[in-house]
Amino acid sequence: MALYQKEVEMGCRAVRLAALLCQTVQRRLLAEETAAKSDKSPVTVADYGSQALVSWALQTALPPGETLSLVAEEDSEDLRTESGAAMLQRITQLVNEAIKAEDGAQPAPGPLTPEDVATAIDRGLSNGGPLGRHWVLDPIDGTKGFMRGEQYAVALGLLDEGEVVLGILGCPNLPMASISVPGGVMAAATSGQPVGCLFAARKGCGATVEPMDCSLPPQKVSVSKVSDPAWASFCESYESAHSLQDLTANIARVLGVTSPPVRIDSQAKYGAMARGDAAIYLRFPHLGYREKIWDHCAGAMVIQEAGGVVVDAAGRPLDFSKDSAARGTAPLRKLHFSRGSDIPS
Ligand SMILES: Nc1ncnc2c1ncn2[C@@H]1O[C@H](COP(=O)(O)O)[C@@H](OP(=O)(O)O)[C@H]1O
Ligand SMILES: [Mg+2]
Repeated sequence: MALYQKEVEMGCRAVRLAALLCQTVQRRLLAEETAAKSDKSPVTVADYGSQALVSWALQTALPPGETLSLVAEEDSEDLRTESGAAMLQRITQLVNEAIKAEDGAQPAPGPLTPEDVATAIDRGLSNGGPLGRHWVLDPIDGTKGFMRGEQYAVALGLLDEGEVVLGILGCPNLPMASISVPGGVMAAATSGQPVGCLFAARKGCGATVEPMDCSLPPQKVSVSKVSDPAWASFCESYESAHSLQDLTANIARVLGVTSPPVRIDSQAKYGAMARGDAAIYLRFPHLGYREKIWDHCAGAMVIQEAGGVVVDAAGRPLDFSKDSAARGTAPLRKLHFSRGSDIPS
């Protein structure tokens, strides 16, 4: 079997399962009264549930005795408190529903218990680092987009000896049709093509996209061929708090970019760019913000394998290999790029 082929299959299945849970929660969230939408708990439930499912699916696909190393955003500490118990029950129910919806069967030897779910979430506590294999997960990237009913991504990468070798992006609300059309996402979503994309990239093997609902086979993607910035469009974060939009507007002006920015949430931007919907992605966080590896690992791999380049503001490649403990940064869960590859503010 080709290198990392099994891992791509494991990862795609895990991401699809997690996306199923996220879609269920988002549908219910959007059906609720506006007053309830300021409540962040649905996205919290979906975040935990997504992480539990990815962790469970990856661990069960490994040979017996092999332990998963997962670097992920969440941990179960709050869920193990008295006040978190009801939420853990809810997450457990959603996790079991998603597993059952996948193939109509409950996992053997039976539905997962709250303890199983909390344990699965805590497999995400790995420190990563330059040695061995580590999966890297953002269970819901773009939580603000998720809350608005817009773009978000389940983003899963795999590091092997410090190098990113796989990137998988589940983008349940991204249309298969290009969003670089008048009317953007809305127009693309009503074009008749499916909505929901799964991007997968394997080191040295290119990147593909397929509908989340498996209604079409995977097809190769490649980044925009535009070389004259005057014809390029650029994308950036929807949230102005996440990137200096005045600065990006100036850069675009200097480059001669004439079209308005494509603003969408999450690593769905990387997916859209990988198939050429936009040629440039500019991201300059405000002073003091430090990027986390799970916010770029999968997306950067998808871009790289689609023929693009992802660098920090100084033009250096991103380094996903630093062990958070080794760097001595506190708190432990705040895992960053190495200093040398930080995206400067
Ligand atoms: N002040 C800030 N500056 C830059 N990025 C931020 C930020 N606050 C949150 N983010 C990151 O931006 C991600 C969303 O990306 P985007 O801006 O492209 O939609 C968030 O992912 P989560 O939603 O997983 O927390 C979070 O990691
Ligand atoms: Mg994120």
